Amino acid sequence: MPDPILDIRGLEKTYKGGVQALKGVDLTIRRGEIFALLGPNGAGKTTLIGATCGLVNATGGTIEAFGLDTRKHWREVRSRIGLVPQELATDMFDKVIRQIRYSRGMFGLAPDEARIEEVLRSLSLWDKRDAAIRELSGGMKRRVMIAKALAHDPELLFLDEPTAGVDVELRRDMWRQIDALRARGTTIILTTHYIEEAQEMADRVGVINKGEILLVDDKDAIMAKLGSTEAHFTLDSALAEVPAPLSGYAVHLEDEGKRLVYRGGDGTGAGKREVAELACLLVQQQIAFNGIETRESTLEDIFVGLLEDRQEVAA
Ligand SMILES: Nc1ncnc2c1ncn2[C@@H]1O[C@H](COP(=O)(O)OP(=O)(O)OP(=O)(O)O)[C@@H](O)[C@H]1O
Repeated sequence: MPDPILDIRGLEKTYKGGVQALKGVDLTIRRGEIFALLGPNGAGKTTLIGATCGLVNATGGTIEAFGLDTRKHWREVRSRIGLVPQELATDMFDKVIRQIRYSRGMFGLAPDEARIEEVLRSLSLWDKRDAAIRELSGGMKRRVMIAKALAHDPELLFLDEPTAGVDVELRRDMWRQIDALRARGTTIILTTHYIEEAQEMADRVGVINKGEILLVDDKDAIMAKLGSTEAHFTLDSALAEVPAPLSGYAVHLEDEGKRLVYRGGDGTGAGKREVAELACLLVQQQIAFNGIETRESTLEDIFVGLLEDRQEVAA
């Protein structure tokens, strides 16, 4: 991969109690992309972020950020990374603007009121700049955390569950902010439980489970490879079996023969085409139907399917 911004090789973390949170993770992040890391609770997402940001001591493997070994050059690496942690960690009694100034200063950067104003305005926080953080709503507090992480103009931004507990409107608003950051050239790694968020935002998606990366690919490629179409034809009269001309398709009967169900395709449109062909064949065979419901699989279906496959393999 040309010029990766982050290159993780064989990363391992075993916590003191013996929990193996990361089991040899390899992951390369491209400069300028939005990468969504998906995984169930306890999969190792926060540990992976912590190891990259120098908050967790890895027990094996290497991490290079900006071409630098993160252990040897931790100070420089950290100054070029922004982290929005899952938990709200800030002085709740302080004013918004003071905390943003403070975050910038922490990385040794000179004060820059114009930049701070820009960050606050971009997150619609300018009007709240003199409010005490504890007085803000949960969603606004989260924006303050993002503003803090942006105050030193990081090249690489980690967002750990950025929209957890945020209402739908604010979530969409945040997605726009994240998009604007990408437009500025910031590389973004986000972890999320909202798969819709990954589907909406990400260029590439990685799935992690029990400390292992199961899949990394372009979001569109994942949808194309693992996506599928499902169609339900509601028949006027029950069929005893699938008629021979339809047997070459991925169809079966449900509901005592009253519903013909198709499940197939690959997310590239092949499924929709086959559903259209099936409709024609049913008409040709004079099999009357009074409804077709079709549904394209979402990233969520694919994700749940992947984890289920793993459980079956492990069982
Ligand atoms: N400080 C710690 N000491 C011991 N075990 C830990 C510690 N932090 C995390 N773990 C364990 O490591 C595993 C991975 O946790 P991690 O927080 O990285 O997962 P996650 O994918 O971020 O989960 P979530 O989505 O719930 O935040 C879990 O089994 C967790 O209990």
